[in-house]
Amino acid sequence: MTILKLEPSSEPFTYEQWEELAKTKLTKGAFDYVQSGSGAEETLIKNREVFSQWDLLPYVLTNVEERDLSTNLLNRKIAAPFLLAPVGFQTVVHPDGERASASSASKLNIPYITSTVSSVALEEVSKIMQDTPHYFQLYWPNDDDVATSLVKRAESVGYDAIVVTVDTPLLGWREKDLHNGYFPMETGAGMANFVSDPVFQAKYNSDDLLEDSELIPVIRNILLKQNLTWEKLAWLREQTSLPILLKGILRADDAAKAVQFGIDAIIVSNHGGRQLDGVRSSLSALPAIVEEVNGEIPVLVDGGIRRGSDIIKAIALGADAVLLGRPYVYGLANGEAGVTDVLKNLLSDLDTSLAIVGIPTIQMIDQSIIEEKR
Ligand SMILES: Cc1cc2nc3c(=O)[nH]c(=O)nc-3n(C[C@H](O)[C@H](O)[C@H](O)COP(=O)(O)O)c2cc1C
Ligand SMILES: O=C(O)C(=O)c1ccccc1
Repeated sequence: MTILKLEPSSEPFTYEQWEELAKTKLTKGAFDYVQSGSGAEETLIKNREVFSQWDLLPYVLTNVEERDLSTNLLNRKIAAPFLLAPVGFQTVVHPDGERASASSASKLNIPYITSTVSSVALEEVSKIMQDTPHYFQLYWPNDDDVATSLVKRAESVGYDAIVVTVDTPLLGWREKDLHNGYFPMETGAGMANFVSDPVFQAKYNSDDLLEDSELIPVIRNILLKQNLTWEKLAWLREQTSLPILLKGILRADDAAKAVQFGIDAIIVSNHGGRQLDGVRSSLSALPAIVEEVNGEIPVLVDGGIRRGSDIIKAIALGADAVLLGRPYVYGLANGEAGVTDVLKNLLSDLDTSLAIVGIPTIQMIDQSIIEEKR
């Protein structure tokens, strides 16, 4: 695949320009919901600042004529070491929502993670992804029957893994959303996986009398009142043969526990600074977790990844791959073409960065190319 884009690129081009575009296209409520973090946004800011605390140390005069951005994750080959993070409610950004994001990802062989609160039902997203790896992100609802049903549906249509988000027993204290009175659930954009769920319908809407809008409070009541514990996770482990990833780990001892519980991969994450403000930036949490896990399972990281050199830094610090959240969501403001622009530019940027750091393949990146800033 030729990914180098040599012609001058049309605008928006940079992350910052895409963010500006999204700001002009979305309502204030929707834009703030996507952009903001929780509390005073200290963690949101740290997620970015931490990247400049590390310096890259390129090798010169190595042969980088042939480069390879591809990598393996959970026994599947992927185009580059990044995945699209689970982001709910995407029709608030563009009417095509997840259809556009998944379609773009699948054409580029980039894995996609469908959110529990996606605007498009998980089966439809899976069909769009075809043979490209796709995972289902589970917010464990406070109803085990519904949770099990979601997992079984994902399994039966060919999802490759379940991503259990563990940093969200409740939604974070998001001051901009509270100020704006913007609650994405209330838009109705996050209920596709519930209204299409036979177990949910049988339990909560058995006479089929409730309108979608009347189901919103019902869904709200079972979602994010998480009664998920390590014990329950052990039970989930028994319910599915799919690989399970835990998303939202920041502590090395929790990472060790995940390995003990038979978890297949870890995503080091603070939910893009949207959950507890003041927690550690994800990149600075990474090295201790990588050391603890000691190669037993893959370690992924997300939060603040914006450019090719960010990806190289994360991999040099021991990540197997990274997730992108806001970058592709801002691209989605221009529909599928926007997502594709964002992803292709990132592929080109990563390819360029790899050449200049003097390492021809993702597999060959190691910690020798990174040092703490002096
Ligand atoms: C608008 C928005 C919605 C999100 N929805 C979910 C979700 O449904 N499930 C989840 O596990 N994480 C969710 N996240 C967190 C992302 O998966 C990811 O951890 C985060 O965006 C990464 O940080 P970044 O935006 O700086 O790349 C959401 C993030 C954003 C910005
Ligand atoms: O916005 C989020 O980060 C998110 O994950 C979410 C999940 C459920 C309801 C509202 C927001």
